[in-house]
Amino acid sequence: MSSSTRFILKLSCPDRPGIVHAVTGFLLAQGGNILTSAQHGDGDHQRFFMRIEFESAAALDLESVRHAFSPLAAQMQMNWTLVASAAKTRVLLLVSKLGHCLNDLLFRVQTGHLPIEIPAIVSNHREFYQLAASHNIPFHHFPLLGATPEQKAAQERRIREVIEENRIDLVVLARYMQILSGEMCEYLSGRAINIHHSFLPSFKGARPYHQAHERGVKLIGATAHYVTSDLDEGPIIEQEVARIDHSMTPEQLVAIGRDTECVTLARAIQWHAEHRVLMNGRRTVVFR
Ligand SMILES: Nc1nc2c(c(=O)[nH]1)N[C@@H](CN(C=O)c1ccc(C(=O)N[C@@H](CCC(=O)O)C(=O)O)cc1)CN2
Repeated sequence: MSSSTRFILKLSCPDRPGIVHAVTGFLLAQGGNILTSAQHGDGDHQRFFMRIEFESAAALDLESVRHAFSPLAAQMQMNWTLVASAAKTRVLLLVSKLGHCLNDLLFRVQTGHLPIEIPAIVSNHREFYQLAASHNIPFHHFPLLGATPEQKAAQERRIREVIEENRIDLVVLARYMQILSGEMCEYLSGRAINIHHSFLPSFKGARPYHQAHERGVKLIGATAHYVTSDLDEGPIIEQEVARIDHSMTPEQLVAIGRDTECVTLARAIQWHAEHRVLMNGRRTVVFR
């Protein structure tokens, strides 16, 4: 039994009159006092989205409140989550050979600037073993060089074991340069975030900065999105851009992009961990 006094309710459902009235009435009946509330109606899809943070004078048992809310949620065909505000999201970081996002996230967590826990790090290379050790985080080296499809499937099964053993809530591809299989994407649906090093939908694929340089764009960017089996097509959570000019080499774009990637990924993880992001088909609703 876990008791708390502060909670976050996140929901989406077919739009209709009376949703806010019904939900806030339920919270009042539970002794809840609303601290923040945000909602959005999507006219295209006739769908309603809402996030409420509320507190209760007396500690409430989370499972009991979830149980009490279920009938109303079912009646309104809701997708919903109710969590304790203080509960930290358990994040598995995946990384390949570029460590700027990994290093940035570890520092943000170490300094209390990201409300997550990192029980483990997985990589298909050894580069960041010592960085992980310096943060006392277990590092799993699952190589893939020259891997056959069977070996790639086995490697993904090892990642799943780490996820299950560590009760992971969110997987973050922090410049993990391997394409996850359709099965893995299904298993991680809505709980895996990738940082793509371009302003999507421009410059998909593995070498976006060289594509950007070749095209002669004046802005480059980064995109944090949920991972789907369609490469670089997942619902976008956050994007950021940086100005460049004709004098810059691809290498200079890569250097500028490192900072943009770090900021974009950290924001996306923070908003996911604060239960501010809701799926809306191929898009997201983000109550920042
Ligand atoms: N199922 C998905 N898996 C991954 C996604 C995704 O959107 N869906 N994003 C990538 C990250 N990424 C771009 O952001 C990306 C990574 C790798 C490649 C690529 O072509 N990789 C080559 C191998 C590259 C190498 O070994 O260095 C390949 O897998 O054949 C494109 C885009 C992470 N996974």
